[in-house]
Amino acid sequence: MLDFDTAQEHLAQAATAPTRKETCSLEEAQGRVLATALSAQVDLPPADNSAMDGYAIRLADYEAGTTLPIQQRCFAGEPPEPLKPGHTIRLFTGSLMPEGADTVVMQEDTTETDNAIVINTPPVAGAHVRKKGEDVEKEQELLQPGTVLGPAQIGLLASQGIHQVEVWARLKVGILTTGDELVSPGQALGPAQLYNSNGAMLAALVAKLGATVVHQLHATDTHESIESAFKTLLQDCDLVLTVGGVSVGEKDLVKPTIELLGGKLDLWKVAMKPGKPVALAQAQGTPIVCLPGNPVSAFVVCALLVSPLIRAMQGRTETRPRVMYGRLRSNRQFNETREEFLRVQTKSNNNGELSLVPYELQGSAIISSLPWASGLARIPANTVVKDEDIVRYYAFADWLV
Ligand SMILES: Nc1nc2c(c(=O)[nH]1)N[C@H]1C(S)=C(S)[C@@H](COP(=O)(O)OP(=O)(O)OC[C@H]3O[C@@H](n4cnc5c(N)ncnc54)[C@H](O)[C@@H]3O)O[C@H]1N2
Ligand code: MOO
Repeated sequence: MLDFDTAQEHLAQAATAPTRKETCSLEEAQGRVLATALSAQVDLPPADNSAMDGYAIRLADYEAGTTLPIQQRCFAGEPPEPLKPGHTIRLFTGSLMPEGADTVVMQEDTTETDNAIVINTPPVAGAHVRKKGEDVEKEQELLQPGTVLGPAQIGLLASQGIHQVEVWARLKVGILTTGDELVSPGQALGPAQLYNSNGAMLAALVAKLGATVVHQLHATDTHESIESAFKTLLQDCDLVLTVGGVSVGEKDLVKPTIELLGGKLDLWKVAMKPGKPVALAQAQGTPIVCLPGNPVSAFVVCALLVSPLIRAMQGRTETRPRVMYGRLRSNRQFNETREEFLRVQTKSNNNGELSLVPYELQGSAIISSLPWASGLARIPANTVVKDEDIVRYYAFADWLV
């Protein structure tokens, strides 16, 4: 059996780099992956300006108790006059610094009467002046290709006057569910039938990762049905995810059908619980990942093993999100041959440490554990792990974006 880290690496290695670029406006850029490097077009701020509502002075003009006549009231967006010796110019936050002025005095530190001020607190040289280019210098590198654009990056680009960006086209993902026992949500449930939850769940996971679900197909457990679905998926998608029918049962026909289509298949048993059977195949130049059918197994494998592959295929630089640590709270003692990924909720204890509290039922079909959990606690294999031990924690908030 492969260990989890090796399986994660194998899947990430199957990624093909994106090739299709497109231009999008900043309004459409949220969550998109930058395809080309961007550098600064202007200095930020573009000119020295005031950080406070106050008065611009030449520090050399200051003497305790001196009255400085107000030469001009200069609002943000207006050009200031050069500062005359022995004068002050009234400024507001964002007003440009007048030529000759070097310091801003906050209005709270002054008394204004008859269009003149007295400064009540000795000013500090250069105080409250925002210098040209102190934030961003023209031509400096702004963002690297592979950056995911979020509100912070979009704000930075807008501050540079950039209104459209070159991004990688959205990754096209196809989903294939299999199984004679499954019916679509919204239809009547017959005897011995089960609702197809994996289809909708995987489609939502793929969308959350910023890719497009081009097809969500279902095949019955026959070669013909599976083959016909694969033909559509391989034609239209960059990546295909199948779920179920990948184990050792007589109707587990996904793998033989991929081989029938000329695909090359690599099946592993991964030493993780949930999520043992996982296959990676290549057919007609397209990677296919076959996920185990149990809903929790499919979710966990998609979150931890498939998401780095998807991120790499999207052209993202960061493909493996952070792993945190927390203190396990459990009555159960662990010492398994497979690593276990427990659905847990986190609680902060008094030291600011995370406590990881597992859901009571941890079976791989216990779908109610998924909306309850905030992430997964990783329990190492062949190690005694017990209450209060520190273990790794994968937050869904980090791994499902
Ligand atoms: N003899 C063995 N049996 C099994 C093994 C094994 O090693 N030897 N592995 C077990 C493990 S672990 C898992 S996980 C499952 C994986 O089996 P498959 O990937 O072939 O999945 P299926 O048999 O098709 O389905 C498993 C389970 O999940 C339900 N399912 C499948 N698809 C969906 C769906 N779209 N929506 C909702 N539920 C779904 C299905 O009805 C089954 O209950 O194999 C074990 N067996
Ligand atoms: O993938 Mo299976 O979940 O270990 O039941």
